[in-house]
Amino acid sequence: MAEAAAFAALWVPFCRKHDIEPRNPESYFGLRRDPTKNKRRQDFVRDRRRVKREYDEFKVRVNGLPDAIRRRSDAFNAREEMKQMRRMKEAAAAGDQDVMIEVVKVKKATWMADGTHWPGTWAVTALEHGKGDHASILQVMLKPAMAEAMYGRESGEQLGIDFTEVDVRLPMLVYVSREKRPGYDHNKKAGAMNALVRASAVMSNGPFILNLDCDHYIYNAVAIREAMCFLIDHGGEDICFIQFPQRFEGIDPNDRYANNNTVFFDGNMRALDGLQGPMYVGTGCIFRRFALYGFDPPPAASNSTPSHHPHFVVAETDSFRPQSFYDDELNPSFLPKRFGNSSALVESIPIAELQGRPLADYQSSLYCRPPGLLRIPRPPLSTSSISEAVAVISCWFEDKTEWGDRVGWIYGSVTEDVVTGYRMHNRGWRSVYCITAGRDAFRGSAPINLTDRLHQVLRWATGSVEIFFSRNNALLASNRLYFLQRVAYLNVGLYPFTSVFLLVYCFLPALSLFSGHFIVETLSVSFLVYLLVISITLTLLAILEVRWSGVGLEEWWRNEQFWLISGTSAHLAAVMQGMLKVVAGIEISFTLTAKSAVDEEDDAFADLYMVKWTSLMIPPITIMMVNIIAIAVGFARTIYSSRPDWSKLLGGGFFSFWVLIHLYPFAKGLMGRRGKTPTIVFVWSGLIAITISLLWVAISPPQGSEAAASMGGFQFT
Ligand SMILES: O=c1ccn([C@@H]2O[C@H](COP(=O)(O)OP(=O)(O)O[C@H]3O[C@H](CO)[C@@H](O)[C@H](O)[C@H]3O)[C@@H](O)[C@H]2O)c(=O)[nH]1
Ligand SMILES: [Mn+2]
Repeated sequence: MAEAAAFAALWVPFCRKHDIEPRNPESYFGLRRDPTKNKRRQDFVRDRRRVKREYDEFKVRVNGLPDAIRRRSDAFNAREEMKQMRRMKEAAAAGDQDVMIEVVKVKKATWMADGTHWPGTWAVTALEHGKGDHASILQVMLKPAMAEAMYGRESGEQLGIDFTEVDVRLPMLVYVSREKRPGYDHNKKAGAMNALVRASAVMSNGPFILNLDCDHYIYNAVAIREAMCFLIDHGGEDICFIQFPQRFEGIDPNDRYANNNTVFFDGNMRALDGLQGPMYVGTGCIFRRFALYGFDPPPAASNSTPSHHPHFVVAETDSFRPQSFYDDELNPSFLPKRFGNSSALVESIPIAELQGRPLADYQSSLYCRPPGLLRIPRPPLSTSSISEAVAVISCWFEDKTEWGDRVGWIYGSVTEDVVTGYRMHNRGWRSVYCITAGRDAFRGSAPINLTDRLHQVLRWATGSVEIFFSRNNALLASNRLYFLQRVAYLNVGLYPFTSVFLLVYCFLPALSLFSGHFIVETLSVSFLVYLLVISITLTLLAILEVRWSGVGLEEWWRNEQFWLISGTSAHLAAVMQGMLKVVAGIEISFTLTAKSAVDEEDDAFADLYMVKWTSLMIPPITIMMVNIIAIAVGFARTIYSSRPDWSKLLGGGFFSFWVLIHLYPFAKGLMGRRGKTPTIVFVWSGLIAITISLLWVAISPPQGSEAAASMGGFQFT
């Protein structure tokens, strides 16, 4: 972190000077296109070369850190040991028995450059210095900047870069690691977010908060400004967050397992934008801090005339702080009970409320922020606010408060994001979906391996089942949740259950081939009409998704395929897991989504071809096998039959084939790298299929379709 903060002093002014995008040096320097495109300043090439060189050196230094830290720690530890020895010798000389008897072993610590012990996890695990057992750590890596622009002649001087006209200020940067103790439930990401919200409330109290996963980065430097336009605009006071679509890098060009999730991000989420707003999907989201605190939204500006809301009458004398809708709720004597025992935190809340309001303009003077309020210079960071921030990230701070329950990120779900957003919508807040033109706002990485992908979907689906069986079920929502939004949230909790029906659909065609009966006894008019209506509805939905949301046809098809793959594996498992939790109280663990290792030189997508066994694969494999065998059986029967009924074979075969082509990416995933495993898999499955079909023919020789019909155990009428 210290290295990164130091490099930022060069990198950030460079980006400002030359309008660099993206502002992640690794992806910027990795761009394949011509870096000089649209660059007109004469010194660009020289600056870029110098910054690139610094960046490479920075990377090498970071690579060397584990070694450097170990060497430093060894040296410090050895010195400590020496000191100890000397003390022992002295004690022995003085004849002090107690010290002699005490077998002194110096505890191996990890040392920081300034000669102090690193408070977190030590290289050699020790008491109070292990994973899940250490004190709060809070390090101000970059101090808050001054209020006025600072032009940096000196900053670039030793590198020969001219920053005379560039604002070289950097934002405050703080490293936070909350206290962890065995025996405490730390509530994973939600708990981490809440600690961050409190620490930042005490240290900077920015009225808006950007939340990014550790595997995402900013790809468009002006995206945040776009979000601000919604949040501080007149009429935007009841917006709780601005969600950006999740976009991914390092996914195979075919997007075999629909990792891009385009139908969700460009279809569903955009559609929700027309209702009460998109769901919160955990990353790439800018919150209004005050909305995170569990308050109701202010009444919409359009109907907040003074006559309707007596709260809004602005007292002439109170010109700085307009009367608040929240005056009752923000009574300092109630707040500690909800937010915990920190006066600094409690005092920051009304300020966040005021600063988060829309800017005053000529239309709305009632619920607004006075002009210039955010430009008032902040007091410099004091030691007392730092120690207060350390206090609010201790692991007992949330005891007997409403953090995680009503305030902040909500606990108790593996999809804390959906629940957190739902709670806000349920209070009547709106959200906005912001698709930035031209450049994606943020980018991240996704699992490209079949197994990891299935586990990811399993976690999401499990979260959904949990939501369905919890008080966050949309059926129990308040009447502030719009009707259609409620339907959408209901769908979020319900979709894993469709896997049960999907499973039936996948076996039906095979059943019909085995039994020699088509799904219906005869192709009646009513059956065909049903089929037609369903097909047309599905086609219309597909057209809507493809045409309106601009999802490519191939991407759309990948989504369809993966819907069936995940439906028959992960969703099914999630339903069972969820039931287990509800019925037997067995907990579900959060497995972190594995990230693909992009920098493997020989093959960028090596991870894609890795086959890692998981029991989630059993149902789709079974479906595939059964359908292949069924086609073989049906075919054999028809050939050997005295009166072959080809239309039945065609009917059953078509639906079987339909199931199989959905599972094609799954089959490919099982085979690993092309050319290695597939032959053996093909041989075996072929052999098994032929054996079983011959067996079938031998056991029940076809006696013509009429006889077979009377024998069949299944009647679909
Ligand atoms: O114990 C934990 C686990 C996760 N994280 C964070 O949570 C993020 C999401 O985890 P990841 O393994 O990347 O899961 P994904 O499936 O990629 O994440 C999606 O789904 C999660 C909910 O299941 C959301 O929290 C994420 O924001 C959303 O991007 C990580 O980046 C971490 O920043 C923690 O802080 N603590
Ligand atoms: Mn992720």
